[in-house]
Amino acid sequence: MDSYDMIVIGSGPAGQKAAIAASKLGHRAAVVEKRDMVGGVCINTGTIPSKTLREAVIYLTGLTQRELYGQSYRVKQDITVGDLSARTTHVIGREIDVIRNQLARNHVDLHIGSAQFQDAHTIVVNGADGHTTEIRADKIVIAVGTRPARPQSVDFDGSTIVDSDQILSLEKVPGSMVVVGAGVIGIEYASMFAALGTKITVVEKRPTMLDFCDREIVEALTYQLRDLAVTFRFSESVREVQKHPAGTLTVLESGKKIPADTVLYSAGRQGVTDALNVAAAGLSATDRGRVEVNEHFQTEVPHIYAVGDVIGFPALAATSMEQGRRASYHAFGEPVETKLGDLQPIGIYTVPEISFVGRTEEDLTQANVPFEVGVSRYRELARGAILGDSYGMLKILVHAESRELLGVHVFGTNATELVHIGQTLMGCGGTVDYLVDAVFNYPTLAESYKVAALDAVNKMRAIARVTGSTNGSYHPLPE
Ligand SMILES: Cc1cc2nc3c(=O)[nH]c(=O)nc-3n(C[C@H](O)[C@H](O)[C@H](O)COP(=O)(O)OP(=O)(O)OC[C@H]3O[C@@H](n4cnc5c(N)ncnc54)[C@H](O)[C@@H]3O)c2cc1C
Ligand SMILES: NC(=O)c1ccc[n+]([C@@H]2O[C@H](COP(=O)([O-])OP(=O)(O)OC[C@H]3O[C@@H](n4cnc5c(N)ncnc54)[C@H](O)[C@@H]3O)[C@@H](O)[C@H]2O)c1
Repeated sequence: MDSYDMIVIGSGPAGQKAAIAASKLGHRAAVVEKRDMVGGVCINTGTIPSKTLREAVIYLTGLTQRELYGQSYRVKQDITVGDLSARTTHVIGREIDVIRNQLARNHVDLHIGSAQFQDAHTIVVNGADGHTTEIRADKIVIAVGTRPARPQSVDFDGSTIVDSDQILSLEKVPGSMVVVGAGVIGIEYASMFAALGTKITVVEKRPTMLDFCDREIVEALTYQLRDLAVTFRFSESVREVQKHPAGTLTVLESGKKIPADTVLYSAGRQGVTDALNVAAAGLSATDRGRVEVNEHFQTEVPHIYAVGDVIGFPALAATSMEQGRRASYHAFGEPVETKLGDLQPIGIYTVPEISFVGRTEEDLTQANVPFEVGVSRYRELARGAILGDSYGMLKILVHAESRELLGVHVFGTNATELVHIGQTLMGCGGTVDYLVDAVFNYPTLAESYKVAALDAVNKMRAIARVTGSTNGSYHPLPE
């Protein structure tokens, strides 16, 4: 039986980084992964295919160029699934190759098959050919991720009623689609297909969507999506999805009936712990398949760690990678200087995209933290005009007394990249005054930070003038 210092179950972002960290620390590591799933959900069915599809949609529809070249501008008239999937297949293949190469050059053994606990130190790998192997390790990391939740009552057929895995293999771009669930997955795909010209209806049981985001930005997104003919049915639940020869019919609890070519069911995900036999290791999983961990990502059995989507929120590739690295460092006694704190950015790849870091206006108000808002609109930036993005905006939230940056919220072109400027400043405890004094390249979207900072400082100065206080004035950073 092969023996390792660490076995990692799952080769998604969390598992990869755990295994490579172990190897870099001088330990012998192995990864177990099912056939055709190297790279995890992230590479095969989740982040990478969806983001590549988005890029293909934006390019081929010419959507982002229409302010400049007119509403009828298209790069290609009849966009086929083939046009879209060519790019996705290419990127997935390339990314899998990168991951295999990284594991190999770090001497991480890759065992292909489905892992199952035999006991708290032994894993059985069930190969697709029926062959089984046993391997053991001092430390084990569970990084098995999630799969789409599929209610029994919905008859998924992979062609007209699909989940977020199956949507990638649709045979044609549907003329109409019902999206059930306005979570991140539902709303990203709704915006992509709306951009392709599919008539979208989003059904969401809550009264709003993307509750964790800035309200003003969600309103801006809602406006843009309505402009692409998306209909929202909030506070509505799906009673049943019927399949007929001429298409699908989604029946809501309120009695409404929505006909569509396709239904995308994207109402949450389930941890993939059912086949793992965690009980044999002295562990248990929740009814949503999640495993509970402490702040070091240790499960109730201390030498077994769990990281990534299988431990729940925030369930992002970015955080999963960092959890994997931290779990390995803890397992092998390597110190980590910082806590995995509040400064984790969120990026939502809708069309247009959203990104933020730090706190929202709503939660600062609830916590009675005094703050000022600074806004910059892309339509007033030279780069915004060059790009043809007139709706984009960047908003900073500044502490009214300490002048520290508390939150950054961006909507529009490059939002998911721009957010990191604010994240870095916040991580270093920077104030709005740094942004006021900084010189940014021109013409850039980064300049929006300076414009927003000046806006915030002008408002703070106006308050200071009225009250006669000094806090509206410049506070230099300590030397
Ligand atoms: C449509 C979609 C879009 C997304 N977009 C983004 C995005 O833009 N940005 C972002 O940060 N995140 C995004 N995410 C989330 C991101 O994909 C996940 O957070 C990330 O993949 C989680 O990584 P992980 O390592 O925990 O697990 P996964 O990537 O889910 O990988 C787990 C792996 O474990 C394997 N496995 C499971 N059970 C076993 C077993 N018994 N034996 C062996 N192997 C096993 C699975 O086959 C799988 O390959 C998206 C997700 C989806 C579904
Ligand atoms: N850009 C990104 O970072 C990104 C992109 C996609 C996915 N993800 C990750 O994947 C995770 C899962 O996303 P998700 O969108 O599947 O799940 P989710 O749980 O975030 O959203 C599901 C939504 O469906 C609604 N819903 C559930 N049942 C319903 C019903 N019967 N009728 C109508 N509405 C119903 C829920 O109220 C909820 O708003 C996210 O939490 C996120 O972390 C991240």
